Amino acid sequence: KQPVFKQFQLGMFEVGRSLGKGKFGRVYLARERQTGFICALKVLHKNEIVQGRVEKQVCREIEIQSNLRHPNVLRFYGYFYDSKRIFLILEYAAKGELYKHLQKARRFSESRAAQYIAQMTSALRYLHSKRVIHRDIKPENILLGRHGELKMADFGWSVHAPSGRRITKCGTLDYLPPEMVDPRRCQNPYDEKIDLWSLGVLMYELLVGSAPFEDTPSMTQKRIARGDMKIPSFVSSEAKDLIRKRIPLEKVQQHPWIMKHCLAGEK
Ligand SMILES: Clc1cnc2c(Nc3ccc(N4CCOCC4)cc3)nc(-c3cccnc3)cn12
Repeated sequence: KQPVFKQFQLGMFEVGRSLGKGKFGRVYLARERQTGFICALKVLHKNEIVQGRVEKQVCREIEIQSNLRHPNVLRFYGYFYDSKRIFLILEYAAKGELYKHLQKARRFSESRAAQYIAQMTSALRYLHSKRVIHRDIKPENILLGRHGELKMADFGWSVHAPSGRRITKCGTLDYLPPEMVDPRRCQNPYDEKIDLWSLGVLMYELLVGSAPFEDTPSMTQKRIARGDMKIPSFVSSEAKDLIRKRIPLEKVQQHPWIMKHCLAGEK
């Protein structure tokens, strides 16, 4: 039966520790008093949103998020606001940020990377089926659930880590495809192919530990436009094949490299 719709408000939650700092505020662990339900509370400061002139984006992102239901997309439960802040009630991702795990591991095994790419592909197929694109696929925007499952967590504004190299990568060019760094080839920048390109960059970064075109901003632009990427020899030939090609998402899940590592063998 449908739960009775209720107005959310701050008093309904016990707010716990800070999980991290966002661009427009912080994310806290929270528990809903009545049910004991654990969630994450993202607090956005209105004045910063107005100054950043992103109020339309915030509304659009809330609108989009409210309709998404997928195991690999961080769930959005609702929102409320007071005079100064907007609060987003989000699913708590118990294993935190993917890139923290990547930093610790330096790089992931092909099997672990393949699981993440398969889950990412599943999430992207779902989002594209809802005409939702350009989810800004970067390790910073990916969280891990209690069982280590991947959760796409970015909806338009990324959360900044408190420390580490990622600060320099905010607004990074690393993940942009050729058509976006090379104005001569400007085609409709916001279509699904963007996500395919970023998926390849993400796959490279999970396997190698750094982004393929990481360089000075101007060099990165040139290298992306030229597709000048070196893949280290420790990367298997099947993985190399998948990184280099921008194949449709449904083909990704049938790729030998994914099939080999993902026992489930996504349909
Ligand atoms: Cl939205 C949202 C839902 N869940 C989270 C989350 N979860 C989470 C879990 C566990 C740990 N820890 C696990 C033990 O070692 C210490 C870190 C951190 C974050 N973090 C962020 C976040 C945001 C910004 C910076 N950094 C983390 C946003 N989140």
